[in-house]
Amino acid sequence: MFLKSVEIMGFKSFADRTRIEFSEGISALLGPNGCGKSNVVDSVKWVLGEQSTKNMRAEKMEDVIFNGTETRKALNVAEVTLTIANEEGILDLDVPEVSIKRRLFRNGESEYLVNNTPVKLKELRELFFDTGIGKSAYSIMEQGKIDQVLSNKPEERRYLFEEAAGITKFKVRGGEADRKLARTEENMVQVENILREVRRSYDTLKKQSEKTLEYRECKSRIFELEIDLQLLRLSSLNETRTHKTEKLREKKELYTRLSGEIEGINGFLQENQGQVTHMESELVEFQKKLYGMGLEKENHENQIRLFKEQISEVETSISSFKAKEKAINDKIGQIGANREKKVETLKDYNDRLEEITRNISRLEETIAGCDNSIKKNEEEISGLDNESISLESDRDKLGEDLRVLTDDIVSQLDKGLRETGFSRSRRESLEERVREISATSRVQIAGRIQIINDALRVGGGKDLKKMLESCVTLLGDSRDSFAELEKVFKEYTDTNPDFLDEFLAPEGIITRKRDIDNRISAVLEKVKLNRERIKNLQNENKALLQKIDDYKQSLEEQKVSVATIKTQVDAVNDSLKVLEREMEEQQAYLKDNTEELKKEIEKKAVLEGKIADLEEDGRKLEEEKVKTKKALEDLEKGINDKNKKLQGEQVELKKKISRVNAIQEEISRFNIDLAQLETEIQNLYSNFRDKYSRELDEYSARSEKIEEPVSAIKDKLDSVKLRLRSIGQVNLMAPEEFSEVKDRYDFLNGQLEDLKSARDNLIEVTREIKTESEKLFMQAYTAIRKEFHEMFRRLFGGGRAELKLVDPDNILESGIEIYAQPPGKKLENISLLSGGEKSLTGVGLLFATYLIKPSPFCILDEIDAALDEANIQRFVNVLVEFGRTSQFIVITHNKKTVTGASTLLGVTMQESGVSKIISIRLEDEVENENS
Ligand SMILES: Nc1ncnc2c1ncn2[C@@H]1O[C@H](COP(=O)(O)OP(=O)(O)OP(=O)(O)O)[C@@H](O)[C@H]1O
Repeated sequence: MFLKSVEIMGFKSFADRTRIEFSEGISALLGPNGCGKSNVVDSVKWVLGEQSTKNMRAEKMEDVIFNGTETRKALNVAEVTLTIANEEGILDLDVPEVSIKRRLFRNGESEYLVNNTPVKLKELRELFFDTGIGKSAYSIMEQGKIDQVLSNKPEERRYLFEEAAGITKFKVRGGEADRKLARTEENMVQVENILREVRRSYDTLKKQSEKTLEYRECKSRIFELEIDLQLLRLSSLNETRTHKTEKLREKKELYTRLSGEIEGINGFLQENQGQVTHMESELVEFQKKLYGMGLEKENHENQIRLFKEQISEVETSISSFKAKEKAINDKIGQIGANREKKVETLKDYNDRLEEITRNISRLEETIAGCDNSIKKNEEEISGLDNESISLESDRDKLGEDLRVLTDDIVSQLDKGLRETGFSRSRRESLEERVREISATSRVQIAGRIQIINDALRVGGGKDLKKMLESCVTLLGDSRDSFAELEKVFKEYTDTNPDFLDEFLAPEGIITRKRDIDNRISAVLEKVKLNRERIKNLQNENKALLQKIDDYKQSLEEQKVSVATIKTQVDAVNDSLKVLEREMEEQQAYLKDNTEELKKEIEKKAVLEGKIADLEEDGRKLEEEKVKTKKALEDLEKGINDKNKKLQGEQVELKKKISRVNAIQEEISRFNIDLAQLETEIQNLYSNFRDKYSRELDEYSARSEKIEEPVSAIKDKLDSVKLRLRSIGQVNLMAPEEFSEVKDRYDFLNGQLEDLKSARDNLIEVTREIKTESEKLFMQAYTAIRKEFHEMFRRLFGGGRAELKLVDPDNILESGIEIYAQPPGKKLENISLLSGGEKSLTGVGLLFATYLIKPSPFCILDEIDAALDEANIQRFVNVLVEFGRTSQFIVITHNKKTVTGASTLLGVTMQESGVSKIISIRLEDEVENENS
């Protein structure tokens, strides 16, 4: 199966989304006229890219969109989706199922989608090339189209054979290649025309350009040689300038040095002349000074004498003040000793006061401590009293519990003894019996012990044997006594009632009584202890009260002592104040005296200082006098030396001045020369700039490369100028114009070459396509021709059919003529056949084509309409045979054809103007028919 389903929505009469599922073999699409069967075929053609409105039975493409009914509004979009199984890979897509969708909106917008990816129409068509499917292939045969196959011109039938030959794609490609070739040749002609024109300018400009280039070379050479000349001139000027500048610098240096020396000598002369003058005035000053010193020395000696007399007076006054000072100090010493004694006494009193105060606070603390102890004891007594009262109450309660428990024990004992049949008398008699037997046995055993002792003492013989025998007998009796004792004791113990065990058990009533007894004893013991403790505490308090009384008495005594001592302290303090005042008075006297004494001492020191100063001054004066005399002599000698030196320097100065003047003249000459050189260099630069609009310095690097002398360069310059003149007039822009024309010329040449090679390629491709197409076409044609003859005979039940190429020399363009000879008739051109014969012949050609190249699916729209019963049967037979290998969707009104189908699909218009699909079971249809 190839065609799986078609989903239609808004397309022609299919207003609602309608899905038609196709099955393998032959499916028949049934329904009354005008219900929309052919619309299904249209939808398949449309989705496969049909562009012809005529083929779509519409005026314009929008007519395929559902345009409404009386009850329904028109829609704005038509959409058809075709689902194709591609497991065998017939379509060149690596997916098992391909869905193709076409959508058209009323505004003209439309789109194609292959597996939901938008594609161009061209891509969609290429997908179906040579598959037998496609808008013009033979997979869809509509009403009347089968007849057309025969009634068309022989050339128009070719498509059937081309599709079967699989050359549709070659044809399309060949067409494309032809178009390209034509375009390429057209382009070549255009390029050649342009190239011819360009060539003319190219040749002219080439010559001009060569001449201009020679002219430019001469110009450039002249320029270079002129630069070299200028550079050589500049270099020579620069050298001279450097040389003169160096010379000028040297002269200037010499000038500066000599000027400095002259200045030095002048300075020296000036300075020394001044010094001599200064020294002479100094000499006069020294003489004056020596005279002054003599007068000063006399004055000093007079002053020293006067000061010494004053010192003697001051010394007398100092002795008097010292004696007074001693007397005052003695008095102060007495007062001080007295005061110390009083202070000592005061300290004793204070020590005693402190001690008594400490005693008082200690006594007070002790009394307070006793009070606290008494309070604590009273609190404890009260606590013990309370506890004893509570214990008494506990004891009463426990006594009551004991009474109740004792009554309980008595009644339980009575009850137990009664219930166990305990008899006191029997128990007492058995007890008596035990005592008796044990007493008897004791006596018997004591007797036997006596007998055995006797036998041991007496020793051997018959008696011993007798005695031992008697002992054995007696011991046998004792054994019997013990047996009886055992029996009686058991009876005695059996008289003990069992319930007593329960009584005596740890959790029994007796244990509880014992527990209460113990608790009562403990309470009584505690009450006794409390009482003893209370008594002790009361005694202790009594003793403490007695102590407090004693302490309070001592406290009173101590306080009296304090008052007494304080009175004594006051008295001592008063005496101290009196002493203090006296002391202050004496110290004031002493201070005044000390100050007076100090003044006199200072006075003496001042006088002594003055004398010392005067003596020091006199000594210095003497020293200076000696120095001044010496300096006076040195000065006189210095003045003489200097005067001699000054005369020598003045001669040297004159010589240097005449030399400096000569150098000054030389410097002026150099400066004039350099200024001239500078002007010449500047002129060189500015002339160069004016002439070439460039700076000469830009070419300074060339100077290093110039190797020839100026004369050789000038010769060369002359010869180049001569050559330039010989070139004559030139087009200065020729090389640039030529370069542009050359670029264009080269480009066009390249283009022409490319076009030529493209043309050659295209011719080759076209030739290959043609050869391959011819080969494939002939193979298919020959095969179909053979099959067509056979198929014709089957469908017509005999006869003969023939295909013929109209132009065998032009296979790819040639029309195909069909000749048919139904049984019993003459072989004649098909135009002479009846309608039914034409249809059947067309069907024959179609099936023959299927045999050579089966279409994956095939839709036949009422191609059986014109066939009679007998032909229908043969047609159905062939169809059924083909239906085994290919998928057929047949639209028919013929019941015979319907019986050949394996699946039936009904198209109805339950709602007027709106098509709907229903499945019809074949049996129902057959039954309906029978009825
Ligand atoms: N754009 C459209 N909108 C609504 N209905 C349309 C549109 N185009 C065509 N139709 C309707 O579709 C019907 C024609 O359907 P179609 O040709 O498929 O019929 P059919 O079943 O093939 O009939 P027959 O058996 O006569 O060939 C017409 O009734 C026409 O009005």
